[in-house]
Amino acid sequence: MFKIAPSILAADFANLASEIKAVEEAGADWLHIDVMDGHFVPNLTIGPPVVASLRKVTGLPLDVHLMIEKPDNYLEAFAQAGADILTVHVETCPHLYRTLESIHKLGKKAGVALNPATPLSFLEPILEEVDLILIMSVNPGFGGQKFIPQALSRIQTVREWIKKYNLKVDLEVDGGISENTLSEVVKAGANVFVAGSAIFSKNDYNKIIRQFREKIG
Ligand SMILES: O=C(CO)[C@H](O)[C@H](O)COP(=O)(O)O
Ligand SMILES: [Fe+2]
Repeated sequence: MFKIAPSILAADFANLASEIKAVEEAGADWLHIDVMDGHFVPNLTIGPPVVASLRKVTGLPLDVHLMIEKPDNYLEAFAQAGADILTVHVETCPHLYRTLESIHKLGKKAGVALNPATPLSFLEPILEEVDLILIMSVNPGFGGQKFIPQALSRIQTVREWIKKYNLKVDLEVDGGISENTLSEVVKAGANVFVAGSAIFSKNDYNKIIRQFREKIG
């Protein structure tokens, strides 16, 4: 049930294949891929061709976090590239039901992400339609930012909804997750932990992923 998802945003982009092999061998469960467009967030990263290349070098589920405006225009390209989970931001989706339906029609798992200041009530109408809820614990756009502690009560609330309505939904947290903040987000009820700088800044990926597992308990 618990998944560790290294974010390749903090990996060495000149050696992505070997970086991914290394975290895979160290026990990563998913690979988190941050797609940024320079509009929704003030940064640019990668697109479908890179995802297609990564698909060839790993069997890990590819967890694609779309921090882009008009995500509907790109769902098919990311699905064809080999993404397994496509997560859109509610802030970018005026027709969220339609977007989630499109993702499911492409045969992919559908995730919904919320920025730290977006009301959780946006989730209520679509709780039955999602496979994953992503609570951002930093403002999206960059790796290496400080964990926003207000995310904890938001995770708790969503975990309560998941229990109350008996939903089969992964609850993911992303931003500032490290060996120091992990215990708190586990306690709050998250079950998928994205970590970029906390993993890729270390020399020994086995050791840090083992430390994560110990904290998860
Ligand atoms: O979506 C993201 C940023 O928008 C990244 O997944 C996140 O920043 C991971 O990096 P770190 O663990 O270093 O905070
Ligand atoms: Fe992310």
